[in-house]
Parts: sequence; C-alpha cells; structure tokens
Amino acid sequence: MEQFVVKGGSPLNGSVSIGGAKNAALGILAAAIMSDETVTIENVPNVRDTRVLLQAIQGIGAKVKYLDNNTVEINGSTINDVVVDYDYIKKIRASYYLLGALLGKKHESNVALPGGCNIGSRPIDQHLKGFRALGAKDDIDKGMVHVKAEHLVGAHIYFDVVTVGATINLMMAACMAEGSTILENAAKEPHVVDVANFLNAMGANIKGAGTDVIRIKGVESLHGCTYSIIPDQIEAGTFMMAAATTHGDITVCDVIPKHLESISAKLLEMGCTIIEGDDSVRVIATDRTLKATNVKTLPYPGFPTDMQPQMAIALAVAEGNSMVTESIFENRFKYVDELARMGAKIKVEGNTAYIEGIEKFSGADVSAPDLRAGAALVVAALSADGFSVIDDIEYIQRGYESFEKKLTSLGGNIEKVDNERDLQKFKLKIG
Ligand SMILES: CC(=O)N[C@H]1[C@@H](OP(=O)(O)OP(=O)(O)OC[C@H]2O[C@@H](n3ccc(=O)[nH]c3=O)[C@H](O)[C@@H]2O)O[C@H](CO)[C@@H](O)[C@@H]1O
Ligand SMILES: C=C(OP(=O)(O)O)C(=O)O
Repeated sequence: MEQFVVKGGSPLNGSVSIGGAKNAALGILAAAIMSDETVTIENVPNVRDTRVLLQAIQGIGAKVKYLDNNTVEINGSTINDVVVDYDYIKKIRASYYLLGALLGKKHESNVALPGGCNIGSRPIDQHLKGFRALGAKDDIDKGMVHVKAEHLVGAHIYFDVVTVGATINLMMAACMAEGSTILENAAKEPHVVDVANFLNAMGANIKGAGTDVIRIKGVESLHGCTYSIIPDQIEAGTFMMAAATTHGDITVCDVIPKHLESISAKLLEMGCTIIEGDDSVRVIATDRTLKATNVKTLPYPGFPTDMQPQMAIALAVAEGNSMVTESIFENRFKYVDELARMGAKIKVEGNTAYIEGIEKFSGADVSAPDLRAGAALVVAALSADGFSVIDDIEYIQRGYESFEKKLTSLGGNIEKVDNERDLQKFKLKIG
C-alpha cells in the first residue's frame, strides 16, 4: 500500500507547471469516441481517472494510442459494444460521460452506475431527465444504467440544479440529435466550455457554452481533429494554497489566470500578494501572518467546491476565525477529523465549518478521505512541524499527476513509499 511520508516546516518556493484539467479531459476523452475518424488529444493528464476511462473506451472496441507528451489518439470507428461494465469504471464519476457519448453515437448505452469521490449523494436524475427529453428511455438494473433511443430529437431542457456532468452529457448526446436543443440553467465551468470547444472542433454546432443557456444544432457526424486540453484550475489552485499554507512563494505556470480569479481573490483577502502574468499566477506569502476570511462554494464563477478542503487548510493556520460553507456537496468535510490530529481547531455544523486559526500544524499520521481532501492533507503536512504519513493516496492519484515530484521540486520534503523500511529510510535521511 502506497503512502506519502512528509517532513514539514519549510516554505515551498519556485515555479510549477500545471497539467491538463482532469475534469475537462474526462469529458473530452469520452466525447472523442463519437467520431469515426482519428482524434488527437494533447495535454491529457496522466492520472488514474483518465487511465481508467481510456481502458473502458478500449474495452468497448475503440482504438487508443498513447503518444509522448501527454498526447492520446482515439479512433471510435471500431466500437462494437455499448455495455461498459468494467470493474474500475464504477469507481470513477466520469463513467457517466459514456452514457451521453454512446447514446449520441449508437443510440444506446449501458454503463455501470458512476462512483467518484464519496462527497455526498451524487444523483444522475438531471442526466436522465435530459436524455428522456431527447427521446431516450432509461432504466437502472443491477447497478447498470441503460439508455436507449430509436431516434434522438432536439429538445428544450431546463436543469433543476446547475450540474457540470449533466450539462456535458447533454451537449454530447444533443449534438447528434435531429434539430435544435436548448440547455437552460447550464453549468459554466471552464471544463464545460472546453468540452464544447472540443465538440465544435469535431464539427458540432454548440453556441453559448460558458453562459447559462447553451444552444446546440444537431449534425450528421463528427470528424477528426487535434485538440489541446485547458490547464487544470484545481491543480493550479492547490499549489496556490500550498504557497499560502507553507508561507512560501510559488508561481503556477501554463495556466489561464481568469479561471483562478475566485481563488486569487480569497488569497488576496488573506494577505497574500498575487502577481498575474499572461499564463501564470504568482502567490507570495513569505514572512507574513495569514488573515482569516469566509468562503462559500458555488458553481463557476464562484469559489469551486473542489478547492474547499485546500482553502480550509490555509484558513486553519490563519489568524482569527473563518467560516467555510459548502453549498454543492453535503459530505465534503470528512477531512476535518484527520486535520484535528494535526492540531486544527475546526467545528462542523450543517454545511459550515467554523475554523479557529492556530499558529502551526503538527505532523501526524492521517488518511486521505477523498481526492481533494487528500491533496489538502498533504499540503497541511508540508507546513506542519515534524513528520506526517498520509495513507490512502490512491485517491490523490485519481487527479494529480506527479504530485510528490512537483512538490519536491518546490523544496517540499515528501516521498512516496510502499513499505515500512523505505518510510524509516526517508525519516533517517531527512532527520
Ligand atoms: C468528473 C467531474 O467533472 N467531476 C466534477 C463535477 O462533478 P458532478 O458532475 O458529479 O457534479 P455536478 O455539477 O453534477 O453536481 C452539482 C450538484 O448537482 C447535484 N446533481 C447533479 C446531477 C444530477 O443529476 N442531479 C443533482 O441533483 C449534485 O448532487 C450536486 O449537489 O462537478 C462538481 C461540481 O463542480 C465537481 O466537484 C466534480 O469534481
Ligand atoms: C470530486 C472530484 O472528482 P469526481 O467528480 O470525479 O469524484 C474532483 O475532481 O474533485
């Protein structure tokens, strides 16, 4: 079982290059199977979730070729199956994108119910409501979701909640439906826009992505293209919070600063200096006391729920009392008990965490309860006095490529180990 062992206490300094966005990649890799021509996708993060999705895509007959430099080639012309019942696919959220992609391409899809991080109840009613509006029938049996349509016809769909997954799924299915579809109350996240841009690059006709009304005109077929995925807003935000929490100075490079504005704004309120470049953001938190503030997670352009644990960790070592309100997922505070082992003073009531800032974390053995909370605990450990061991790091590997290598390059003392001897060796080496 792999673990991270960390010796904390030193500021993280330097530059780090941010990879492609996991949550855009998952939509784009699934959408790529809709073309019968070869699609080349660049800047694909090499993380567990993308690898699992690509294996599932191969499992239904598509050709997948891994090229150098995070580039993947997909050809969906050989798909010969609409049943995706692959063990690992159940564990990832984005398996649901194969519902929309296969429904669009083959008018039928049978996919294991999606998993993903256990951060609250994660229904797919809005996805199914949308597919039904396009003329599909659905049923759920023995953990499999089955959708099928004789004929897909455009429709006017109003989402009851702002949902990233359903917005992307419906864009995919609707671009192969006859006539026009309007998606109202659509999600506006950068990865929604990226998937729309990708589909358009394959010949789809989607307008309005990035606003809450998306208009799609169905096309007969999608062609091949070469497309580069946008930088990962959440990976970048995690390193920005690492600069703040460790009182360091980090420049996140190869990013779109606009996507990071809600995060930069909170760091400014906390007393950090932010310097924006064309494709970089520098966060300076050296030699200063962080200030408390309040934050509430909201759909884009609000503060992202996927940054909530990293934000809370920075606030846990800020001076004064802060409040963090989670308004998207009801079970995203599981890291609070783990953080208490490191000395944090946080009380959760309903969907709000009340944080009383402490001066410094102390190292402890903790377990990652999910992807982002796991990454946040690593950041806490890097700022803590002494050694920490982080268990269950497979969650973190779902979404961060070379996490420990990037942190090491910024001066962090962190190593991935898989046995007690290596763990002790690291402790002896670092001292
Ligand atoms: C693979 C991926 O991209 N995952 C992201 C995606 O998850 P995911 O697509 O699952 O999240 P959604 O945006 O769909 O969920 C937002 C809210 O809508 C609710 N809801 C959603 C669908 C539905 O059919 N019915 C319903 O009630 C959810 O319970 C949640 O409260 O967006 C989340 C919100 O930005 C992020 O935290 C996840 O990292
Ligand atoms: C919650 C996340 O992912 P998923 O929706 O795939 O569980 C995330 O990326 O933070």
